[in-house]
Amino acid sequence: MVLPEALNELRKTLRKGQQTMADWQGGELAVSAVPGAGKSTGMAVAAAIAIANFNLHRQKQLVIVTFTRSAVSNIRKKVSEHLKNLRLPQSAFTVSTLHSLAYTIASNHRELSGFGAGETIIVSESQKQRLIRNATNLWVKENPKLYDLLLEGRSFDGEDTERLRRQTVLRTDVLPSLAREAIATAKSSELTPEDLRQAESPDGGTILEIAAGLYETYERLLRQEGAIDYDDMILGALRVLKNDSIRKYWQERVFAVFEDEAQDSSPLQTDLLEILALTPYSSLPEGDGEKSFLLPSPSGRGVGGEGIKNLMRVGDPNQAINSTFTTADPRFFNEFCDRCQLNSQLSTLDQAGRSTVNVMRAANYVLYWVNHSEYAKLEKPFRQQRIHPVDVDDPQANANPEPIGKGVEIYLPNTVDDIEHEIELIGLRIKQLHEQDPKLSMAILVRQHNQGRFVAEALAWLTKEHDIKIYDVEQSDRRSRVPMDMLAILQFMERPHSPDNLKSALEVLKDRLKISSQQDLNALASNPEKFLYPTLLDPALTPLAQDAQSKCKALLRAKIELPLYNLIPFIAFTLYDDEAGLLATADKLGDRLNQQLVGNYSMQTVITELKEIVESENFEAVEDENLEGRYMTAGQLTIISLHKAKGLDWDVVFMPFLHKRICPGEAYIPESVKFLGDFGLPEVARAQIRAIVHHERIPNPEEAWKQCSYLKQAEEFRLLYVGMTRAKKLLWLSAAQSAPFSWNTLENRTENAPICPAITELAKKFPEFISW
Ligand SMILES: Nc1ncnc2c1ncn2[C@@H]1O[C@H](COP(=O)(O)OP(=O)(O)OP(=O)(O)O)[C@@H](O)[C@H]1O
Repeated sequence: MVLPEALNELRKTLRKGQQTMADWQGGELAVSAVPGAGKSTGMAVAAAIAIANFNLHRQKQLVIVTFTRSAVSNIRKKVSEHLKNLRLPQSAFTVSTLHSLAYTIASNHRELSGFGAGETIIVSESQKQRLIRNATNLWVKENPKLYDLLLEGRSFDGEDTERLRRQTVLRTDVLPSLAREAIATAKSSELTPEDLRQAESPDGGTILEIAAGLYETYERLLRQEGAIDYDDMILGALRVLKNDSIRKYWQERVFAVFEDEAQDSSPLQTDLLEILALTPYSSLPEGDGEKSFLLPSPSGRGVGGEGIKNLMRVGDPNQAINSTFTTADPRFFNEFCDRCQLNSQLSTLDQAGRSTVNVMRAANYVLYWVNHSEYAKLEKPFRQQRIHPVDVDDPQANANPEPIGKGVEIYLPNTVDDIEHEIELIGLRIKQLHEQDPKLSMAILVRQHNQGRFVAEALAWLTKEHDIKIYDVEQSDRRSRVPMDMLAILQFMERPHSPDNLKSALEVLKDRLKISSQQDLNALASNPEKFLYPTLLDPALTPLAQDAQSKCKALLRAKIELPLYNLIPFIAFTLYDDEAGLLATADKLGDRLNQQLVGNYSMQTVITELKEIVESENFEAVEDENLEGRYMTAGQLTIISLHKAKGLDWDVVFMPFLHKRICPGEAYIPESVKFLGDFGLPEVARAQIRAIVHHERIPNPEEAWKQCSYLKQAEEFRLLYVGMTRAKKLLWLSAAQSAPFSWNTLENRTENAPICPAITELAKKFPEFISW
C-alpha cells in the first residue's frame, strides 16, 4: 500500500496541465499538448500513480504504447524509476511500440492470426520494396489490357521510342509508387482489393482496379514467401481479438492503455488499443470495489463490446508530420479530442518548458496565420492551440530560458544574396555563438538530403579552423545506402541492355550528383542500345545525356579492363567524393565480400551476396538507443532533417532555405508522366482510397490531385512549426534572394525566389526580429 503523501509528492513534481494526467480516474481521456509541454514526463508519473491507485500487477497491467523504439526506452526508464521509489511491482506495466504489442498478441495465437504455421518472416522496408517491384512486373504480365490502356494514356502517336519510354516510366516509376500508396492506405485501413473494386468511382474505377490488382499481387507474393508486413501485425492482432474468449483474456489482463504520440496512429491501430482498453461489464466482479473508481466510457462507441474503456491518448495534432506517407491523419486524433471534450475529458497542456518566450510567440503566430490563410480553406492545418510559458513556480528549472539576443532572428532576401551567402552568415553566427558559450548545442534543420550535404560541405571550415564538432545525421543514412548503390551498378554492368538495370544505374548516378537530374532518365533508359551505342542514324543526344552516356560507358569499360575484385573500389571512386566516409564504407563492404566469397568470387556470386546484404539490411548501422542524446550534445552543431528533429531540442536552431517552393510547396507533375493526365496517379489512388476509408464520395482524378496538394501543404506548415519549436534560446529563420530551382543540382538558380509566406507574415508582425 502506497501512502497517499508519497503519491502526492510525485504529483507535485508536475506542472498544472501535466497533473490532469496524474489525476486520471479511469475512462477515456484525451490530452492535447503543445510542443515542450512535457507529455512523456507527465505520462510516466501518471502511469506510476495509476499503478498505485488501482493496485495493478502482473495479471492486471497498464499498457503503455508509443511510436518509436527510443521513446519506448525513455518512458520505460522513467516509469520504472518512479515504481522503484514507490516500492511497486515493475511487472505492473509494459511499454512497447504499437507494432510490437500487436505482434505479441497475434503470434501468441497463431492459429487465428492468419500468419501461417511456420516461422513468421517480417519483411523490412527494403524487402517490401523488392516485393512491390516484383508484384508490379507480374501484374504487367497478367494484365495486358489495363497496361495497354496506361501506355496509351491521353493520346499516343504509336511511335516506338515513345512507347519504350512510357514502358520504363510505368514499370520503374508510376506503378511501383501506385502499388506502395495503395497498399499502405488500403491495408492499414483493413480494406481488401475487393473493397477497392467495389467502390463507386467517378472515373469508372480504372485507377482503383489497377490499385486493387497490384495490391492483390503483392499479397500473393508475400504469402508465397511465408512473410508478413507491418500492417499484417495489426490486422493479425485484430483477427485474434475477434475470438470472444481470447479477447476476454487480453481485456482482463490489460487494465488500461496509455498512448503517447497519438496523432501518429491510424484508425486501425486505434481500434486495437480501444479493444484492449475495454473492460466488459460482464468481466467486472459483482460489488468489486474497483467499480466505483471507474467512470463509464464517454463515447459509448463500444468497440469490442459494452464496458468501461480505460484509455488515455496523448498527442499533439500540430506535430502530425507523417500523414502524407502513412495513413495517420491528425483528423483522427482531433476527432478523439473533440469527442472527449463533449464529456469534459479533454485536457489541454498549453504551458511549455523549453523555449524562450519569443520563440513561442513566433510559433504561435505562424500557426494562427496559416489557420486564417488561403491554406486553411478546406480544413485547418492546425488545431488552434497557443503555447504559453510556464508559471513562475514551475517544477522545471529554467523552463523558459532567457533568449540569446532577441531569441528570434529573421534574415530576408534583401540581406541574403544567395544560398552561399546564407550559409556563410550562418557559419559566422555559429562561430560567434560558440566563442561566447562553447557549451551551446546547435542544429541546422534541413528539408532535403541535398541541402544537408550542401550545408555540411560549406561549413567544414568550422571544424578545421575552430574545432567545432559537426554531426551530420544524414551522413550515416548515406553510408547505409552504399551496398544498394553497388548492387545497382554491378547489375547494370552485368546486363547493360536491360532498361530496368540502366534506369537504376542512372538513378544512382543522379542521386550521387554525378549526372544532371534535369533530364528525363526514363527516355534514356527506355532503349539502352540506342543510348549506349547510338548509330549515325539515331538522333543526337543532348549534352546532358552525352555526359550520362560517357559515365555509363566508363563503367562498362571498367568491367572489361579491371580484375573483378577491383570493381567495388572503382565504382566507389566513380560515385563518391571523399566525403562522409563513403569511400571507407565501400572499402569495408569490399573487404567483407572478399572474405565471404573466398575461392568463389564471380560477378554472379558478388551480386547474390550484395542482394543478401541489401535485403537483410545487415550492413546498416544498428539503431542506437541513445542516438537522440548524441544528436543533442553540448558544444556540437548537428545537421539534421526536420522529420528526424521531432521530439528533440537545441539551444540554437537554424532554419535556412525557407522558400515557398519548398514550404508549403506545390503539387508538381514531372513532364515524363504527363501522358497519363495532369495529376500523379499514385497520389490520386491514395486520395480515392482515403475517401473510401472515410466513407466519403470518391473524388475524380483532378479533385483528388487538388486534395493531395492541399494535404501536403498543410503538412509542410506543420513541419515548419515542429522545426521552430525545437529552439530553446535562439531561432534563426532565413531565405536568400536567389535559390536553386531544384536542390538536385545547384546550377539552375531562380532569382527573386518567393519565400515561405508564413515567414513573410511573421516578419511583418514582428519587424524587431528582422536582422541584417
Ligand atoms: N514537470 C517537470 N519538471 C521538470 N522537468 C520537466 C517537467 N516536465 C517536463 N520536463 C522536462 O522538459 C523536457 C521535455 O519533456 P518531455 O520529453 O516529457 O516533453 P514532450 O512534451 O514529450 O516533448 P515534445 O515537445 O517533443 O512533444 C524534458 O527535459 C523533461 O525532463
